[in-house]
Formats: sequence, C-alpha cells, structure tokens
Amino acid sequence: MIKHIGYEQETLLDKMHGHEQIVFCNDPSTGLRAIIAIHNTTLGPALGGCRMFPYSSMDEALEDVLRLSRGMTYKCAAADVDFGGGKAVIIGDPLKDKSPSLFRAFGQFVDSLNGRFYTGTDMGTSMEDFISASKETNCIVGVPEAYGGGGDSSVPTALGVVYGLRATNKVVFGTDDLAGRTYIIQGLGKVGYKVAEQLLEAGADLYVSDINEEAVKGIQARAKELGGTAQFLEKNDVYKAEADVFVPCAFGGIINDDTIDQLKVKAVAGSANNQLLLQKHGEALKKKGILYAPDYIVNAGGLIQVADELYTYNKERVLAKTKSIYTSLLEIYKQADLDDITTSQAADRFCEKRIQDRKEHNSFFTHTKRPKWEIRK
Ligand SMILES: NC(=O)C1=CN([C@@H]2O[C@H](COP(=O)(O)OP(=O)(O)OC[C@H]3O[C@@H](n4cnc5c(N)ncnc54)[C@H](O)[C@@H]3O)[C@@H](O)[C@H]2O)C=CC1
Ligand SMILES: O=C(O)CCC(=O)C(=O)O
Repeated sequence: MIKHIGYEQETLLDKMHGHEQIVFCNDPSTGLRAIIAIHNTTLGPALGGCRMFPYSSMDEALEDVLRLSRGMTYKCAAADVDFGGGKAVIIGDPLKDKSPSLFRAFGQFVDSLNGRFYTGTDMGTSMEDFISASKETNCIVGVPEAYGGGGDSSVPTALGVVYGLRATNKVVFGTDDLAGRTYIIQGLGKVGYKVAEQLLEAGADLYVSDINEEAVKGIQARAKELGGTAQFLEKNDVYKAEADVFVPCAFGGIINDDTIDQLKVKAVAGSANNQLLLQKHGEALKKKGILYAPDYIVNAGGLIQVADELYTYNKERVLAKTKSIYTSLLEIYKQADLDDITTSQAADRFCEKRIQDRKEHNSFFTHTKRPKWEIRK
C-alpha cells in the first residue's frame, strides 16, 4: 500500500507502533526542533508533558517521545481521566538552549493541532517555559494559578509517589510506614527533591544521586535540619547500593539487564517514566524477588492535576484522586499475585481492558463528539 513512499518513510511509519500521529516541529529562527507524538485518543484528546533533553540524535528523540506518549495512554486509562496519550520532546539542553521565543514557537505548533494535544511540564521544562507557550495557545496546562492553571504539577506527582511508596512498603514489609527505611533516590529535580524531602520528614534515611550538585547540597542541608541522612552516590553507584527501595526520579530505561544484576533493594517505586527498558525486565525483577511499582500508576499525580485543570480545577478533588494511588497500586499488586504475572503486566491488562471497553462507544476523539472540551479550545 505504501510502496510509492521511499524506504526511509516506510521505516518511520513502521516505528509508529500504533501511534495515531507524529508532528515534527522545526523553527530555525528560534532554534526549536521538537517532536509531538499522539499515541491514542480513544479516551479523549491527547494530554502529556513536554520534555527538553539534549538527545544525541533524532532517532533517540523519536524513540523517547513514542515510548512516553504510549505510556500516557496507559496512565490516563489507569487514572480514569478522559484523555488520551500524547507527549512532546524538544531537542536541546535545558541549561543552555531555552528562550521564551523558543517556547512560543512550540506553543504555535501545539495550537496547530487544534485541541488534539494539551501539554505542560516534564523533565527539563518548567512552569515559566509554559507561560511563554501559553501566549500562543490555550492548550497548555500546569502553569501557575495566577495564569489560570493549577500550579506546579510536580507537587501532586511527588505526593502520589509517596503514597505509592507507602503501598509498596505495606506489601513488602507488612506496614506502610515510611520511617526507619532506606531509599535510594535517583534525580533530585522537580519531583525527586520533593519526594526526598517528604521521606526525610517521615523519618527515612536516603541515598541520593544527581548530576546537579546544588540539588544534592540542598537535600543534604534539609536532611541535617530534619535529623535524617542523605548520603551522596555517584551516578553509576546508585544501582549497587544496599537499601530498602530504589526510587528512580530521573530518566527511563534504568531497569535493564545490567542494573537488575546489581540491585540490592526489595522494591522499585519512583516517578521516572518508562523505568523498564523492556517488558522482560519486569519479569527479571519478579524473578529476583524485587517488587516493581508500575511507573504510570505511581507517577499519575501530575496528570491527575493537569486533567482536572481542564475540567475546572478543584484542589480537594486532585488531592483525593492522588491519594487513591495507594489503593490502585495495592489492587495491581493483588491482581499480579492472583494471576502470577508481573505487576506491569497486571497494570497493562487493566488499562487495555478499560480502553477496549470505551472503544465500543467511540473510537476517535473529535471536538464535535465531546462539546465539553470547547472550554479550552
Ligand atoms: N514533573 C512531573 O510532574 C512528572 C514527572 N515524571 C517523570 O519523573 C522524572 C523526573 O521528572 P522531573 O522531576 O519533572 O524532571 P526534572 O528535570 O525536574 O529533574 C530531573 C533530575 O534528574 C537529574 N539527572 C539527570 N541525569 C541524571 C543522572 N545521570 N543521575 C542522577 N540524576 C540525574 C537532573 O539533574 C534533574 O535534577 C522524569 O522521568 C519525568 O518524565 C512523571 C510524571 C509527572
Ligand atoms: O505532569 C504533567 O505535567 C503532565 C503529565 C505527564 O506528562 C506525565 O505524567 O508524564
């Protein structure tokens, strides 16, 4: 059917793995090079953050955005929000390559999708970046309340991770108490730093790792104030330290053949998206007796908040839904146990069933079918 298209393009289409749409964004005047991927809009318009990272190649950026947007489809289904899966990546160094005009250009590309994609912060991007983008489009979430948003979405994300850690501790240690345990936190950014702080406040001890020295110094000072410890680990030492729980809060793919061999923890639960490099790594963790908290269940707090923003934001509702990550995760653990499958397989099955059920009612999002979305278009 696509024989007339050259080999390269055919390969690109093959890579889409069931995605609906990919948009390549190029604006030489601001230096913007970005990719927006919309995975699936069965449940509603695509919603997902925008990551900025100095990808070494276009292929690497594409691979990341395809994986991240697919994950959002599952995250939206699990969190029971009426949105589909999408994500964006901007190719560039967040420390050097940002400018308000670059984010305005990005906003224009988002706007061109006419309400099929809503976006906000992720790794490497901040609320300030999206204040710029929101000058060009209404399809921006996670900006400060003064700009009509719900504020920093990493706050509920971190809270959800802490509830996820409680649920995980309950299964592994028989109590959901966070105190008296040792956690390895990889990445002290918007989410990781807040998780670290809450764990210290609860009486935990930490190992921490970040390439940003300021973040490490900051959490060590906070640990001192709170009477806990936050021992620094070099980036390659995080996998081999002995602790109760590994809490990945930086990038994906960190659970792989190499790291599973090194891990000396009883559980893995953190905010990073796409923690398992491949599905088989969930099986390898299970075999090793390490409990894995599926990433998109644990890190859904930010999504819950930004989705709520689009319905008309209510803080109490967001808090209640974020807290329910505790029970959702316990359900997934129970189901995985009953079916003797991995926790990620149990989570995937749950989401795929929810999407399939909805598909019987509608298969493709359009504004005319869902007039309620007019509010933000
Ligand atoms: N911000 C949010 O609300 C949500 C974030 N996530 C995911 O959580 C993860 C963290 O997100 P954010 O905190 O927003 O990102 P961020 O960009 O604020 O923080 C990431 C941190 O990781 C550090 N880092 C980079 N390379 C590292 C390495 N080799 N070793 C240790 N640390 C390293 C960075 O210096 C930075 O401090 C990402 O995977 C993101 O996709 C998932 C759901 C929502
Ligand atoms: O947290 C956000 O701002 C949006 C949701 C998202 O991109 C994510 O959960 O990865």
